[in-house]
Amino acid sequence: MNRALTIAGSDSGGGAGIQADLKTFQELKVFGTSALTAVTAQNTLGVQGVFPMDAVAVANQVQSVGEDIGTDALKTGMLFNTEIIQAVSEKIKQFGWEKVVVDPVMIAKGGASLLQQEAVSALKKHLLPLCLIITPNIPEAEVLTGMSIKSMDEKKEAAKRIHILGAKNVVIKGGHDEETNESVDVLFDGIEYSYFSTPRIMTENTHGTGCTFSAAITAKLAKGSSVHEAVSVAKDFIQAAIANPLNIGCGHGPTNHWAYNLKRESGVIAWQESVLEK
Ligand SMILES: Nc1ncnc2c1ncn2[C@@H]1O[C@H](COP(=O)(O)OP(=O)(O)O)[C@@H](O)[C@H]1O
Ligand SMILES: Cc1ncc(COP(=O)(O)OP(=O)(O)O)c(N)n1
Repeated sequence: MNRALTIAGSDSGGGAGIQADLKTFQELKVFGTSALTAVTAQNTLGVQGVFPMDAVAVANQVQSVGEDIGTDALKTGMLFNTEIIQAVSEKIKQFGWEKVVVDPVMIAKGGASLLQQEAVSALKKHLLPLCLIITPNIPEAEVLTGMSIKSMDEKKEAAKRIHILGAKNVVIKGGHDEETNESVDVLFDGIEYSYFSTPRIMTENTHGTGCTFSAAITAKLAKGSSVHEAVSVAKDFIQAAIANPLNIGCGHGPTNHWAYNLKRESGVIAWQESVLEK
């Protein structure tokens, strides 16, 4: 059985964080394990409280998983502070894990901070060089590079700069490009750019899209997929999850983690245009 580990925060509302990750792992048929970095009191209306774990508690959880169950791939989500980033980076090095997906979670949709500002430099210094794939949204890519991203050329330049920081593959997600009809994710592997494009869905129910997308990449890597294939499946997974909302809560509702498999069973799955460019 392939295994995937998520090192992330808890979302009491069940749409993002560790809950979204484990649901995605389950749907993509990998055995999910977890190390909790923080508890958030959160629902579809926003984040009402953030309670970080002690870095030692995070390290202990990763140790418990690593020394017994092991993992074929892992993702990080909300890491909150420098101490937790350092502890997680040390554990990744200790176990020699290479299939590492970093979702550099910074700010929740409602504006709550899920990463302390002073921890950005630790993320860049300690975690980026260890990751196989990093998946920033546009505001996160702007913070990591210090540049503004308004056009596709700027997205490509930002991906290049993040690659230089040490991430082997960079996916800059298109969810925040709200004026475009397509949501285009750009993958840069150090040599080539690939574009994963799907029709933009007009909906309020996008809570946890980034978590779900990076968890789907992690699950596919755990099962032996290439980086390109993992991103492609994750894009289909999130498109199905956004297109079939559950209407839960009064604000930004969660996505539907069952939808990808339901669509596959009924034979309807490909919306995606994928283009490769040198
Ligand atoms: N309205 C939308 N329609 C289609 N795809 C979307 C939409 N919003 C986000 N996505 C997709 O969801 C994934 C997460 O993107 P994004 O929302 O930018 O991340 P985050 O949740 O980290 O802000 C990406 O694959 C992106 O293309
Ligand atoms: C506990 C926790 N982790 C991560 C997030 C951010 O999730 P994301 O997928 O970026 O979705 P939105 O916050 O943009 O809805 C979170 N909210 N909580």
